[in-house]
Amino acid sequence: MGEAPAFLVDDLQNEPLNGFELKNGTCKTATTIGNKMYVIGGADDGTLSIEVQIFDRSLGEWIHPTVHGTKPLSSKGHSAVFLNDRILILKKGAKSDDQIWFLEVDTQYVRQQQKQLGTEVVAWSKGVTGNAEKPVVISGPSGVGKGTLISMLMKEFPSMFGFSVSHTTRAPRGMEKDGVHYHFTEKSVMEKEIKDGKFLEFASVHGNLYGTSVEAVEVVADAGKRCILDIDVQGARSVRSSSLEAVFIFVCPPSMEELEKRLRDRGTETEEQILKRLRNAAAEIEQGKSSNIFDFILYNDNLEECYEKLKKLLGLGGCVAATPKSALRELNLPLDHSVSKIDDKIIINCISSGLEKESKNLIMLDVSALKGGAPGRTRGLDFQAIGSFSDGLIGMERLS
Ligand SMILES: Nc1nc2c(ncn2[C@@H]2O[C@H](COP(=O)(O)OP(=O)(O)O)[C@@H](O)[C@H]2O)c(=O)[nH]1
Ligand SMILES: Nc1ncnc2c1ncn2[C@@H]1O[C@H](COP(=O)(O)OP(=O)(O)O)[C@@H](O)[C@H]1O
Repeated sequence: MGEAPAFLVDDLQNEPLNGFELKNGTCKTATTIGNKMYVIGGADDGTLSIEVQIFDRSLGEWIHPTVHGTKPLSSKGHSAVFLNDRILILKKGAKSDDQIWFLEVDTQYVRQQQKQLGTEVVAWSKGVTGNAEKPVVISGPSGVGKGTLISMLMKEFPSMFGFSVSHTTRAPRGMEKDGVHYHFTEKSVMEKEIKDGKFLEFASVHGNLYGTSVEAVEVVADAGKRCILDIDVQGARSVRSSSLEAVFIFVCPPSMEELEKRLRDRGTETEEQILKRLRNAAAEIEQGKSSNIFDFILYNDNLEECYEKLKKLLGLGGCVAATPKSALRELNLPLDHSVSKIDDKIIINCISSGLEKESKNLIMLDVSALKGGAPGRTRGLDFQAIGSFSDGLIGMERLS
């Protein structure tokens, strides 16, 4: 709870309409949902940083919520549209990959977090166009061949898949690069970041801390790629119970003898580490096979055969175009635009003034098939140009 920013009181007493900019020159919008008014926009310090405050109208009090997720970069203005459990934010004059955001106010993730923290929570999630496929979680005991299979997939389909680079407190192996294979980090730093809510999941594995940051998954989604996570069974369980929808695959060795041989032949671990990994392998295989976490179990006996099966279950069997199903599309919303909503369709009226005449473009944003969301990106946005008016309707053009 906190004090009301004084200059807003007048604006609030006038009951601004949902999504309307408050007339104080600071690019704020107010959206009322039940008893709560979400005031979103330019901070009072003139930086135009996008902040969120909630005015509880029944109590007449301001609430400063816990804000999860990476917030949008500062903006010259935005439109706000309420959609059931989240507020759609369309940033004015922003770059094409930074225009559409969602402030989740009552999604499953937000409700979970509110229960856990006992505070008011809202969460930012950036919108990405198209329908990038669900992330893929791959688990299995050390030495089974997860890394080898993932490398093969990334090499054959470089523009389709992106690897979620985990954080770990273990030391790098000879060929491993910081930021590529892992973000190698100090335990105290990682523990602080976990406390700050920066991780989607984390676990202690073979005596070290490993974790997937929200950012690691967001970076891949922002590139329009399908995210691959190489994480242990505990991590897979955490992701399974989170709101991140994914396909879960467990990789099994043909035998414990073969697993030991692969681990020893790899030559990256000390004898003590090998024995620890083998001891943990039996329990991991047991959990992988018996729990309800995994959708598919793959036996990695013959590598080529296993890789073919992996491709098949990811829908990559036969002839596949090596392009992402969802590429980022160009869409530039000018500073001057207005927004209206008809069911699940958002109509954006863009006005641009040329040298001689003013032209208007109508763009339809379909939000009927949103997927994902915080923590991570919101997928499934679909754009369509539905008309251009300079001297009459010119035509229809599909952008996605
Ligand atoms: N929970 C979790 N496990 C991870 C993460 N990154 C890697 N792991 C798992 O940690 C274990 C050890 O990984 P690593 O040290 O690279 O050894 P390797 O499996 O023998 O190659 C493997 O089971 C990985 O799947 C992560 O971000 N979260
Ligand atoms: N099907 C297979 N047959 C034989 N060796 C394999 C097979 N799959 C992987 N390997 C080898 O086993 C070792 C461990 O594989 P790796 O991908 O590092 O496992 P993980 O990432 O699961 O720890 C590597 O040396 C790799 O070349």
